[in-house]
This record gives sequence, C-alpha cells and structure tokens, in this order.
Amino acid sequence: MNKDFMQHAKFKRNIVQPDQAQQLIMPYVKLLETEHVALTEARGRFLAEPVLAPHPYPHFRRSGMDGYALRSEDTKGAATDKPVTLEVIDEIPAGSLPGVPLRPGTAARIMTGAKVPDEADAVVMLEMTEKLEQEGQTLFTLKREIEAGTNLTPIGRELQAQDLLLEAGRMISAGETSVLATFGYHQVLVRRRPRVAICSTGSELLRVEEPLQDGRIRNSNTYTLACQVQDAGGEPYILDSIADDLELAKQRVMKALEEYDIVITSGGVSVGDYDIMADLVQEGSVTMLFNKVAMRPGSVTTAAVYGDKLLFALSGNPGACFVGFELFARPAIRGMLGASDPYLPRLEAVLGEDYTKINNFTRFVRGSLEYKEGRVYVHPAKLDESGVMITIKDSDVLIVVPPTSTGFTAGQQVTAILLPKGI
Ligand SMILES: Nc1nc2c(c(=O)[nH]1)N[C@H]1C(S)=C(S)[C@@H](COP(=O)(O)OP(=O)(O)OC[C@H]3O[C@@H](n4cnc5c(N)ncnc54)[C@H](O)[C@@H]3O)O[C@H]1N2
Ligand code: MOO
Ligand SMILES: [Mg+2]
Repeated sequence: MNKDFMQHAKFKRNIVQPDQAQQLIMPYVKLLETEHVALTEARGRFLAEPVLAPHPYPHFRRSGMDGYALRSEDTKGAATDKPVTLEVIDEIPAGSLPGVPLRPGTAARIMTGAKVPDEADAVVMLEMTEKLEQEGQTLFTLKREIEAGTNLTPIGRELQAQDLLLEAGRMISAGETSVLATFGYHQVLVRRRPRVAICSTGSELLRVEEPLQDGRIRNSNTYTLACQVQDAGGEPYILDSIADDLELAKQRVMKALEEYDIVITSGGVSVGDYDIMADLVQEGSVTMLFNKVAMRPGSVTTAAVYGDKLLFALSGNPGACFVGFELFARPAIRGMLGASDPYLPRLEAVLGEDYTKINNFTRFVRGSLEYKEGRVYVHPAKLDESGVMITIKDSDVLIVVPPTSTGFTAGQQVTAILLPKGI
C-alpha cells in the first residue's frame, strides 16, 4: 500500500459514538476458561458458577450469649420480689454437645456459639442471674421472665439448604469469602484471568530507568495501563515499547496477538506521519472495529480484532490513554471474566463548578468527588486536556459532559462514571 493512500485512510475515518464503540467490541468478548483456586487466592477473582448453600446456616440451634439454656415456661412469674430458682445440670462449651436432657426446673450452663439442648427454648445471659451452691447442687436465681427464643439463633436463620449464596459472575471479596468459608468452599471455580499484553509505541519513549534526554519523555502509559489491567482483573504483560516503525510494530503486535488474550498499545493512532498503529489497523492484518470515537479525550481510540483476539490501540496522550482503557478495554476484560456487569458504575451528581468548554463530542472529564450536605458533587480537574498526566491520580470519576455549545454551569445535574480505586 503506498503512503499517500495510508495518509488518506488516516484522515477518512467513520466516527462512532462512545456507546456504539462499546457495543462493537462486545461480540468479540469471549468467556475465558475456568480454573480452581484456593479460597485464600480467590480475592478479586470472578465466580464461574453459582454457589448454593449445602446446608442451612446455622445448622444447629446456637446460643448467642454466655449464660444458661432453659425452658422459658420455667421462668413464668419470675420478678424482683419473686425470683425463680433453676438447677444447673449440664455445661456446654462451644463445640460440645448437650450431655443431659433438660427436665422441668433445670437448665444448662452454656457458652456463646454452643448448641442449645433440644428441650431448651431460650438462653438467659449470665449477668441476669445469681449463682448459688446448695447441698452439692449448682443453682441460679432469675428475677425476670425469659421469652421463648431469647438469645437463641434458630436453624436456617440466615440461609436454608439449597439457597443461592453467590451468583456466577460475582467478584470475590471479603463478604463473598466469608460465605465461601462458612460453607466449606476451600476451592473455588473462577474464570482464568485474561493475559493482557501492553506495548507502548513512540520513538520518543525512554524506559523509566533511563536519564532524561531533550525531546524525549519517559514511558508512563505502559505502567499506568498495567495497573489498570490489574484493577480490571487481568494479568498484565509488559512488552518492550516499539519505535515508530510500521514493520517492526506489525511483527511485534501480530506476535503478541498470537500469544496473549488481549493486546493494548498506546500511541501512534492519530494522523501523524509516524502514527504507525493507525496504519497497522488499516493495512489488513487485523479487522478494524472503529478508529474514531465521538469523544474527548481519545477521539482517535481504535479497536480491532484478529481471530478471537482484541487489539486496543489507545491514544498516546496519557489522559486519553487512561480514559480509552476504562471505557473500552476494561469492559472487555471484565466480560471475559464473566463479570455480571462489565461496565463501570455511573452516578448522578451536582456539577461543583462551571464547565465552560464547548464541544460537539462527549467529554469524559476527570473529576473529584465531594459529599456535602447530603449531596454528591463532582469537581472537574483544573487541567483535563488529553496530554495532561498529572490529574489522573486525583480523579475519582469521569464526568460525562454531553456535546454542548454553551457549556455547563455549577449546580446542574451530571452523570459521572465512578473510577476503580484498586487496593
Ligand atoms: N493533526 C492532528 N493532530 C492531532 C490530532 C488530530 O486530530 N489532528 N489529535 C490530537 C489528539 S486529540 C490526540 S489524543 C493525539 C493522539 O496521538 P497518538 O495516539 O497518535 O499518540 P502519539 O502521537 O504517539 O502521542 C501523543 C502524545 O502522547 C505522548 N506519549 C505517547 N506514548 C506515551 C507513553 N507511553 N507514555 C507517556 N506519553 C506518551 C507522546 O509523546 C505525545 O506527546 O494526537 C493529537 N494530534
Ligand atoms: O482525541 Mo484526543 O484523544 O482528544 O484527546
Ligand atoms: Mg501521533
């Protein structure tokens, strides 16, 4: 293909809306295989199957207090001036079983978490009783009636056998781990993490450890993307960055597409003479899904497929690269993990300051969240151009600013996309 044609193709791009671009990707997002992991390794993984309760919980009648298990009818009429006396005929530590059936007028010393004797229907806490030793017998007195059910957790209080505990596609975190441990799931069936190759392009890029040189910058996108991949649930693989050489890029990107589940590049997608990724997606080795999105930053964000592999060619500008990942690559990773909702959550908030920039594209503006007087405010970052790196770190949200010819004023309601926080 001659260079004139490639230049032409770079200019002539079909523009799609951001949500259309997301939809174009989804048919190529295939569920990954499953694997078993130890419960201790399951944090942040996505369940590959629904998990059911193999037994009710709790599965025995459990005492909620240290005290005495008793028959509530034996306490009828108890009052300050008319204490009831019961005989203690058993002692039940947690983990032990009742040894003697309770008869009328008897009770069992019981500890929190222990099984309540079948004949008892309540537990009185120790502090409400007074212990007596009389003629070799252990007794206690009680000055109040105890209602049936007091301090006694019935079988199945939280869950019945066969209840759905966790749906497939749910991410495992502390609450899910508690459930899995409770029901004996020491191995969990989860989706394999997608292996995501990350490769920056640009002859100006220095490695992080290299000293600065005039006209060159350190590669930050690769490392930012690696964090984003991890936060999304993928496994990042950092590849050497590629100088602006189409043949070299083609070799490296095609090899990466063979070897990894997803390939993400940054840089070289605009209309510059050395914007090699723009050429690569048009030259036929991969099938382009889109190469222009009606959004800022990241209007040149590009996606393509090769067989069943997705290639995201994100803009080199750090702000646009960051946003492009969150809007397009993250849902693909989450989709491969079978996440119940692959998209970032959105919230409605009050715009904290005027936003006066006009645009006929939707803007995804970095912003911070503030909770004030019961309302949620979003404050646009002072610097939010595509090439600005420094405000990425302070962003809680991407404020969705629809196309406007007038701008937006403080106090207006806006939608914001909640950014992941990692750990
Ligand atoms: N004539 C036009 N020029 C540009 C347009 C346009 O529409 N017409 N769009 C501008 C916008 S908006 C963006 S965004 C960028 C997109 O550029 P590319 O995706 O081609 O990226 P590069 O040109 O390679 O780099 C842009 C910028 O980002 C820096 N960069 C690149 N890689 C990294 C990295 N790994 N870490 C940190 N910084 C990186 C690079 O040095 C450039 O400064 O195009 C505009 N131009
Ligand atoms: O298109 Mo650029 O990616 O706005 O920021
Ligand atoms: Mg460029």
